[in-house]
This record gives sequence, structure tokens and C-alpha cells, in this order.
Amino acid sequence: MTLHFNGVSFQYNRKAPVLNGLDLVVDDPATVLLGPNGAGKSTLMALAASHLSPASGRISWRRKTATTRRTRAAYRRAVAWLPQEIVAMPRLTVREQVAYCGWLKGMSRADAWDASADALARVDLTGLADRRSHQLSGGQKRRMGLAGALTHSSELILMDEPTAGLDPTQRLVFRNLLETLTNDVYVIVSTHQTEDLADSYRHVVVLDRGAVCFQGSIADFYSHAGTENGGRRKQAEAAYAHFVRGEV
Ligand SMILES: Nc1ncnc2c1ncn2[C@@H]1O[C@H](COP(=O)(O)OP(=O)(O)OP(=O)(O)O)[C@@H](O)[C@H]1O
Repeated sequence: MTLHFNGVSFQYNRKAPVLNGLDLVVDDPATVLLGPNGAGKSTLMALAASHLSPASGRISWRRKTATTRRTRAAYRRAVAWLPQEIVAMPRLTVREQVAYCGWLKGMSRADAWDASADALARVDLTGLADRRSHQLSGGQKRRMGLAGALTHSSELILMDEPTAGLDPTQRLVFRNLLETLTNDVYVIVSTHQTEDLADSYRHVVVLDRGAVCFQGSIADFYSHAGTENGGRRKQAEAAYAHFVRGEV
């Protein structure tokens, strides 16, 4: 039940490597990925989603890889991805765009259409289902992207900053959704929001300059805070500061 990165290296164009021989094993259904701006979190997520291909090394989910066209289709059915930027398709309604995500993953049009209603309900977006997708606000677009990732039944969902731009009510909706999701599927969430880590996740990975500088349970992470005072939020901030050196 694991996501494996074995010796994975990646660089954009001819720039310096973002990941250089990264080894990482994630086998907890509720994992959060932390790290400063530019650490390589989005790159790691896009590689795990097979949207980017490593220059060297191997990535697998439950022994599936995405190295050929055929294996990539099966891999992408198993692994859903919510990227940081959600692109609205101007001629589609919100529900059509969500259903389209299911169809891209191999669902029939009818099944994808049916599943899209449930996915929209789970992100509290049913009321906007018939609106043109490009007319949504930033936070609404993010929720539409999340609904797209929920439409087909995947085994692992990678979410890149899913709560960025969400109002407090929608963050709560997301937190509740996460709780139910992690009973059935594996979820890896990249975020900068550390205040409620313990409510939503069991496992923490901290990435800094393309390298894993911490991996362990939530309790283990908090134990590096160096203080018992200040509540969970301050402890998470202190533990985070213990591991990272800052923006790249
Ligand atoms: N399309 C791109 N072309 C060239 N370099 C890129 C591209 N995308 C990211 N980078 C670089 O790769 C490095 C890692 O970026 P990445 O977006 O993975 O970091 P991140 O940890 O997700 O950051 P943030 O928290 O700001 O989202 C950074 O140095 C960034 O400038």
C-alpha cells in the first residue's frame, strides 16, 4: 500500500536539479507534505501523479509504474491529482468539467456524469453545478478541482495546497471530507497551513531543498517543537522551524 520514490532526480529545462536521487516511501493514508516555498513539493506531487517524468530513478504506487503509455493510463486511474493551478474550461459548466475529469480517467460518459453530482456535493458545490466553470472564484475553482479528483474511484489522491484560498467554512468542509476520505483511500496533502495538522493527518513529511529532512508520525513531529507551551499551532510552527532552512 505504498508510494515509492527510488533515487528520483528531476530538473526543469537545464536548471539545477529540484530533486537529486530522492528516496521516499509513504505508506500512511493521511500524510501531509510540508516545506518552504521552492522546496520541491509541487514537483514531487506532479512526479507522483505522472504529470512529470523523472530524469532518473523510479516512482511506483502499489508496484504500478507509469513508464509506458499503457501503464500510465492504469497508473493514472489509481492515482488522482489536484494540481495547484486549476484551469477552468471556458465552454463547460462546473458539472461538465468535473464529469470530464472522470471521463479522462476511463469512465463512461454516463458514469462520469452520475459520479460528478456526488463529487460536487462532497465539496459543497452542488449549487454552482450549472455555472460556467470560468466564472468561479479562486476558492470555488479549487473545490471544483477537488471534485474532479474525487469523481473516479482512485486509490491515492495527491492534493497540492487544496485549502489555499478557502474561507473558514470551506476549510471545515474540507477537513470533514478528508476525515471520511482517509477511511477509504490514501491521501497526500501539500500545505503551508500547520495550525490543524493533528486534526487531519497521521504522518508528516518535510521537504527542504529537494531532500526529505523529516518523516514520521504527527507525535514525533511535535516532539521536535522544543516546548510544551503555546498550543498545537505554536508547536507545529516550532517543529517546522527546527527542520527547514527557508525559501530556496
Ligand atoms: N515550470 C518550471 N520551470 C522552471 N523551474 C520551475 C518550474 N516550476 C518550479 N520550478 C522551480 O523548481 C523549484 C521547486 O518548485 P516547486 O513548485 O516544486 O516548489 P514548492 O515546494 O511546491 O513551492 P511552493 O510552496 O511555493 O508552492 C523552485 O526552485 C522553482 O523555482
